[in-house]
This record gives sequence, C-alpha cells and structure tokens, in this order.
Amino acid sequence: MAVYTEVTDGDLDRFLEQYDVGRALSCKGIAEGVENSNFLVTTDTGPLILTLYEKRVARGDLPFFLGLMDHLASRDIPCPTPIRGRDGESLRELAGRPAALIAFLPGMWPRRITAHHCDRLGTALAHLHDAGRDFAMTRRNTLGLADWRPLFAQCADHADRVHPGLAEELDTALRDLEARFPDTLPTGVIHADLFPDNVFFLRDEISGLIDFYFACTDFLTYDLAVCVNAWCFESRGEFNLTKARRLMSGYRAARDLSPAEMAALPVLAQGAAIRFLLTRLYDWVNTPEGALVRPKDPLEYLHKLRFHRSVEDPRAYGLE
Ligand SMILES: Nc1ncnc2c1ncn2[C@@H]1O[C@H](COP(=O)(O)OP(=O)(O)OP(=O)(O)O)[C@@H](O)[C@H]1O
Ligand SMILES: N[C@@H](CCO)C(=O)O
Repeated sequence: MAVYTEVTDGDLDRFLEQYDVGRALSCKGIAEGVENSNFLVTTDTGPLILTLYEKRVARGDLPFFLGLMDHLASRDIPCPTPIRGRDGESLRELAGRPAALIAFLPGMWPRRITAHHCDRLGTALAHLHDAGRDFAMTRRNTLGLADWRPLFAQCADHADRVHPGLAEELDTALRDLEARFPDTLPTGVIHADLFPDNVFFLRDEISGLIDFYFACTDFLTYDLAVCVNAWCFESRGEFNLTKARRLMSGYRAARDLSPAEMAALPVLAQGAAIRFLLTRLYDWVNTPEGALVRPKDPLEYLHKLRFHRSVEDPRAYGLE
C-alpha cells in the first residue's frame, strides 16, 4: 500500500472545505502504487482521489502534470481531471505535502493481460501523443538517459547484494546505451509510465489512463518501449510476440512509425528496462521504514533488459 503520509480526519475536513465537493464520509488509503500517497475519499457527492505528492515528484513540476491532465481531458483522452477549489486552484498543501483532489475514473486495470488489451493500449497511446501536440508546456524527462548513470551511482554499492554481478552488468548495459541511444527522433508529450495498473478498462474498452506524474517531453517511441516492457512479457518472464505485435499495430492504426523510430525500438526498450530496473533498485534499498508500500522487484527488469540486449532487429517486436 502506498501511503507515506497519513492524513488526520481534521486535516481532511479542513482541506475539503475549500472545495464544493461536500463532506467526507470515508477516506481509505489505496493499496496500490509505489510513488505517491493515494486515498479514496467518498463524499456526499461521490468518490474522489486524494493524492499527496511524494519523493519523486518535484513541486515545480505539478503545474505541468495537472495542466496536462486538463489539456488531455479537453481533447477527449479519458484521463482524470484535477478538481479546482472555490479559489480556482487545484494544487494546495495537506499534511505538509503538495496535494490535489482528482476526479475518480470508473474501470479496473487488467490483471490478466490479453493481446486485445495491448491493441487498445496501442491506439490509446497514439491518441495521447496526438492530443499532446498542442500542449504548450514542456518538461524534461528527469528519468532519461542523462539521469540513469547518477541514479545507478546512488545504489551501485548495494546492487550485488540484490543479485551477484548486477553492478557490473548494469555498468556495461549503461555504457552501451550511452554510446547507442538515439538523439533525434520525433518528440512530444509522453506518459512515460503507462503500466497496466495505470490503464483502466470497462468491459473491453479503455475507460481511463491515470498517473501522469512521470509525463514529460521525450521521444514518442520511448513511450511504446515502456509499454513493450510493461505489457508484453508473461509472469514467468517470457516475451510475448503476439502482444507486442498487437501493441504496435494498435499504435500504428492511429499514428504510423517512421523507419528511424522502428529501428530505434530495441535500444529504446533497453533504455526503458534500465529506467525501471534502476528506480526499483533504488527503492529496494531505500524504502523508508514504516511506509505502507511494497517495493517492486528490480530483477524482473534485469530479465527484460537481457532480452532487449539480445535483440537487434525491430521485427523481434512485431514491426515489419
Ligand atoms: N483517478 C482515479 N480514479 C480511480 N482510481 C484511481 C485514480 N487515480 C488513482 N487511482 C487508484 O489508485 C491506485 C494508485 O494510483 P497511482 O497509479 O496514481 O499511484 P502511484 O503511487 O503514482 O503508482 P505507480 O506505482 O503506478 O507510479 C491506482 O491503481 C487506482 O487503483
Ligand atoms: N511503474 C513503475 C513504478 C513507477 O515508477 C514500476 O513498475 O516500477
């Protein structure tokens, strides 16, 4: 359960008084996620999500994230909108953290991923990229290529305790990426963390995309590389080509990929694998004592990284 910061009933009541959302009937910490503290708050007017922003979210970036959610929702992307208080503000402070109330979206994230889910995800991702084109703000990807080496340095000493030889393997993989990562590809607003638990389905269609707190301006194809990692491997670690094919065809039905974007996919997939491996490794060795959170397994991403390092050709991902 990701609850790093507790909220007292009194603090919550005072917070809600600043909005036209009625009074709290209940407030429950949400047993999912690892980044921010999330609560399901039920008021007289219905359910809402209360988010307290934690360690990886810089306060200065919040206008970008909240503005992006408003922008995308106005372009018919099914993402939640931040709720404004009577003063017109959606961002304020609660229990010493920056906090926002977010509209509740119906739907469930898929526990058993099918090729159909991957197809719908691909199309939704392309629509998101298209809708982001006229969003005026930009944000550097703070978990991009330039940030992986410093992040590694913060946890390298612990890596071999997590898995013998991990430090050297990561150092080699990083060196290769630093030499081969592309520097010019089509760029725009990307979600950057579109994992299954951030995509809600109602029946067979997408009903919500959530958790825009890593969104940034970067290569559009990097978002696909994140999704290949998060959606196209089975629980025992095997890569599922059918799912990747459907992810790619779903995406390309709404936005085609250039030859350069296709050629870059294997190295972008390595980059995405190392990004999640490193943040998971960092969290594995740095989770604050007493926080209600279950850190995610870094080694899942070591296996994925090894797979992508064995791939040279985008056809391995179903791209022809
Ligand atoms: N707008 C929303 N509508 C309905 N449920 C939501 C909404 N936002 C968050 N949730 C619920 O809260 C959970 C955690 O939210 P979220 O993924 O944003 O947390 P996080 O800590 O940032 O997670 P992650 O580890 O994926 O980065 C979701 O899986 C979902 O169950
Ligand atoms: N989706 C990420 C957590 C957010 O960075 C992971 O599974 O590691």
